[in-house]
Amino acid sequence: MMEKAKYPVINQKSSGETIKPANLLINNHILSASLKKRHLSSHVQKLQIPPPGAFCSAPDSSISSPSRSPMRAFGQEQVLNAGLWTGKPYSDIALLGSGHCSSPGSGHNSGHNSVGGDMSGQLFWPHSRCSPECSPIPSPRMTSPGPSSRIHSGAVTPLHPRAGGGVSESPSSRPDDVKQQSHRLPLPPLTISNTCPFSPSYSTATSPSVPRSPGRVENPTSPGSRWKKGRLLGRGTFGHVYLGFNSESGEMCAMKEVTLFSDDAKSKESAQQLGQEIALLSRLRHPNIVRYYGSETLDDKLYIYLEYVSGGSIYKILQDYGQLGESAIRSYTQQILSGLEYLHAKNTVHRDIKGANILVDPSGRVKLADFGMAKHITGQSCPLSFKGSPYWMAPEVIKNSNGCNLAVDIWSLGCTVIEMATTKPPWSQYEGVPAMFKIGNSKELPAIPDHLSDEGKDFVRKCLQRNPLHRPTAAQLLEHPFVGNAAPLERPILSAEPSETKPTLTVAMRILGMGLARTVSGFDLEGVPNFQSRGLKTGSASDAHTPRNVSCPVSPIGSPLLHPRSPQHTSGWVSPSPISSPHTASGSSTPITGGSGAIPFHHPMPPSTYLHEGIGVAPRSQNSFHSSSSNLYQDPDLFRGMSQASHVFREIISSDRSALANQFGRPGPGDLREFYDGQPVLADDESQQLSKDHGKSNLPLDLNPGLPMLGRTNRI
Ligand SMILES: Nc1ncnc2c1ncn2[C@@H]1O[C@H](COP(=O)(O)OP(=O)(O)OP(=O)(O)O)[C@@H](O)[C@H]1O
Repeated sequence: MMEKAKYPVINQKSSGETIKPANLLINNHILSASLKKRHLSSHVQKLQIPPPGAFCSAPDSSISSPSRSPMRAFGQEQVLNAGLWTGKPYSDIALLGSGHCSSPGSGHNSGHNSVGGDMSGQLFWPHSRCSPECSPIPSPRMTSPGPSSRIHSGAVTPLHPRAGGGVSESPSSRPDDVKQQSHRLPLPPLTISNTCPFSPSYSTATSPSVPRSPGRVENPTSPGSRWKKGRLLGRGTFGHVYLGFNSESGEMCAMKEVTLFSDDAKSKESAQQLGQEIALLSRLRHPNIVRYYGSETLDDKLYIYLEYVSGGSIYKILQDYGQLGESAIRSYTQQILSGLEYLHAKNTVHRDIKGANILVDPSGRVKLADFGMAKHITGQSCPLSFKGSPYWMAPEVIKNSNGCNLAVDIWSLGCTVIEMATTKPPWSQYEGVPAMFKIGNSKELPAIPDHLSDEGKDFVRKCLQRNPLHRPTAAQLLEHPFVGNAAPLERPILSAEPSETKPTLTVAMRILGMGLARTVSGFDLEGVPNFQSRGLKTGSASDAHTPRNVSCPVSPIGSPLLHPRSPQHTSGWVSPSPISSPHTASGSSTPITGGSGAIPFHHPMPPSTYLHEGIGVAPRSQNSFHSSSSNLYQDPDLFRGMSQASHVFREIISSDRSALANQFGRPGPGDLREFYDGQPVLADDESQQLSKDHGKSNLPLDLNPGLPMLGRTNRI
């Protein structure tokens, strides 16, 4: 049963505007915004509100999805009210006119207001939040006997209608503790470096869907991985993210755990989006993009293994320490741009660039994360999907005009710079809907913090041009003095070992995510583009192997950033006092008091009311994480006997890839085909060429369970 969209009148006190959301334009469809079919307020002429279909795919039970996208979970009335309840800071929207209800986030849970399709989360800016990023064990529902105790996923996973109740899942359980599904996992094509305690299995040659686990490498017949689920790192739309530890190798990873339910339409949508994210991420190799290690299904759970970035998100950093200094902003921005340049060269738009989706490692390395909304663009623009986080959302997305251009990331980047400088995104003084008016319908530009340098202000202005055609590309922005003068990251470990070529990457390189494109043939083979597209840039991630950066010392206290004005001078350290650096002791979103970046905010309701924790508990989730796994892409036969949920996910992935492979031919070695977002992507030149062919590459995923399998083993 689907939610009926209701569009109540919303009094936006902060803006003084009374919104009568009605007849809202979404994907060129005029929608009746209320059951009474109120007419569109003059204030909301082009505001996009998801059509009923966008919401209506959500069953009437908001707890029925394993990955409760607010968009999918709520009718609009619920959505709007939910904002009052959740008090989420800023949220995501994934309002898809197509009804493709992929949603970016759970906002509250992930600590970054990811309220996919949820108008609520964007409505208010709370004073504080209970982010799991701030607390590893944040949920009162989590049964955690002690700090060293494993997290019981059942405790953090609200009940699914099918759930039978209590779940006892020991994340540290071994394979023999559980009902195993003895599916032999294929080995990744890798070379093991015996001198390295860390398997280089996630080198460029790694099969994208094989979790790197030295245990498995050493014992090919070992059923299942050796990852033990540790503490909760965060929560997102699709589930929970845990720290994973391999007690054999000592490696850590981030494990995204998602529960799949085959009989749930929303689960299929979730699976679809996750499949897209996996397929996309598996083909990305860049030091400023979080590395995908692999994925596997265990009964009705999907685990996605990602590079662990221990510093958390920029959002968390801002919450914990307050606004960033300009040198850090420059460095982070430069790195974000480097990742975006790489991504955009692949005609892929992230669509959810914001502080919460950018992770930082202890050395100041920035990693783009959360590619759940990323999309490959097959032409000048892709079909409109109303996705993103409203405060970071480009005007054209809100106005439904060329809404899926690479330039939307540039706008969001500008917003992120403001966020880094002030702890809040632009227009955060407005509640969600008025903020969207401001972004989409006014000609105003966000206030640019006074305390930014002229270069910084100019950079932001260039990003925040309303006409996307006027925005510079990521590559162009990398030439801007604001980031051109960014401090390079230090390279603390690189000098300890000689440079190695693929596949025996040094630990240091891997840890640092060094840009080895010019020295590691595998990177080139995998189609990593654009490292050569511009000259050496100071601190460019893609130039991370630049010798001048190699031997810089590590200072865990001082900033790893060099003085921006002395980009090539290794003595130009900026070592802020750890005492003086936090802008806010509490980590709450205290308004910035200086500069024009000061933005008040609302906190209408306690943030303790969570509406987005409706992650279902599967009765079978008692099965240990260490039960044998199935590699999603290696061999569809591996899914035999697995849960229906896994089957559905497999089908989605396989169908997608098979269809693509059928159309474009199966990729062979060195054939840089990529499959994601329902579209095949040929890396680099091929991609560019292919992108001209709209017809061929516009292959949306078909979630119809009856979609025939095309009988291919879809290996990427
Ligand atoms: N690779 C990682 N390393 C460390 N922490 C991570 C990593 N990936 C995710 N996290 C933590 O988990 C949280 C949720 O992860 P993520 O945002 O990827 O989930 P999601 O379901 O995709 O989120 P969203 O709701 O935005 O779509 C993040 O906010 C972050 O705190």
